[in-house]
Amino acid sequence: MNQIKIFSPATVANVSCGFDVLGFCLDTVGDEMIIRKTVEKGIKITKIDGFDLPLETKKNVAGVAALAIYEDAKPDCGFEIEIYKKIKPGSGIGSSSASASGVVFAINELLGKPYNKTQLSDFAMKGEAVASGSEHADNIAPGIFGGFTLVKSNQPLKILELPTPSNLYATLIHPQIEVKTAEARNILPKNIPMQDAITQWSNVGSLVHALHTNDYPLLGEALQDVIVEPHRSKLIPHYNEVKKAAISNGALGSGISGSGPSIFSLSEGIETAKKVEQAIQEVYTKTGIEFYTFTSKINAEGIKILSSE
Ligand SMILES: Nc1ncnc2c1ncn2[C@@H]1O[C@H](COP(=O)(O)OP(=O)(O)O)[C@@H](O)[C@H]1O
Ligand SMILES: N[C@@H](CCOP(=O)(O)O)C(=O)O
Repeated sequence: MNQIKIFSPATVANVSCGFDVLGFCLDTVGDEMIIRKTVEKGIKITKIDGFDLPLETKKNVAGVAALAIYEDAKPDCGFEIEIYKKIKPGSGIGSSSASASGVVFAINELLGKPYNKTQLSDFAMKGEAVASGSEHADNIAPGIFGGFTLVKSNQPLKILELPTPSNLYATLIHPQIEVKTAEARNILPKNIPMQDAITQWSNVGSLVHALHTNDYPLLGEALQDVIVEPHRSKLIPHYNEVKKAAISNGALGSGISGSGPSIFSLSEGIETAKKVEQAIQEVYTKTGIEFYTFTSKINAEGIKILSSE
């Protein structure tokens, strides 16, 4: 195989209570990438379509992640990368992570799959760190493994695959403002009160249990965030109104997607998810702020191969 084209999906990190550890994979939105072997050694980004991002290898998360796997594998060839970017950078649905995960997945395929998914996540994290200023795998893991994932530890990297309830749908609204992950991390407190920590870890445990037992009401109860949301929600216009509209129209719960400004809601069944989408659109239409919404099933597969030659 000399060339591969892949779909690298958008992802929702944190899932309310699981800052830096929980995430899930979306299906309807994602970037496409073409990666091909070259005789000339090294990593080159030859095209970025859609958004104005650096072509320079060491400034682009895709380039840095590609270098991480390339320097470890030491293959007898180089790689060039084309990125067809559909996920707006700074949207909170893992734009940078999709590039980092996609490229390492593709290079691994072109090399004959020498690495497992955890090793690929480790390489991709090196790229993600360029965008957010810190290594976190909560977007990377759901992209590479698919479904819901929990990052048990960063060093050594250990990722747990959680079950994906088949009738669970995510509705996203992306207000057209940019929140840089690095900045949204800087506004967070360094210490948290013990009572908040207790509430948060009880919710993480409940959420994991709910996924294992298909307990939708418990999943809804667990979608609470008493640590990060109070700080970051201030960066998102009409955040509380969106949440209220989603929940009063049947959503199990809502929260900030990644570092925002996107807001996610989870619903049981596509009909409810579509009703939630409409209610959220009504809230935002009145604000005059540009936005887009979409509803997606949870993508249990993760990154997909579109073609290869
Ligand atoms: N291939 C890439 N895709 C997306 N963002 C990139 C890429 N390479 C570098 N970046 C930088 O990463 C930042 C966006 O990342 P981040 O703030 O984490 O947004 P997101 O939440 O959408 O991942 C921007 O400053 C962007 O210039
Ligand atoms: N855990 C990170 C996740 C950032 O996600 P992104 O989609 O906004 O890049 C954080 O919350 O900082």
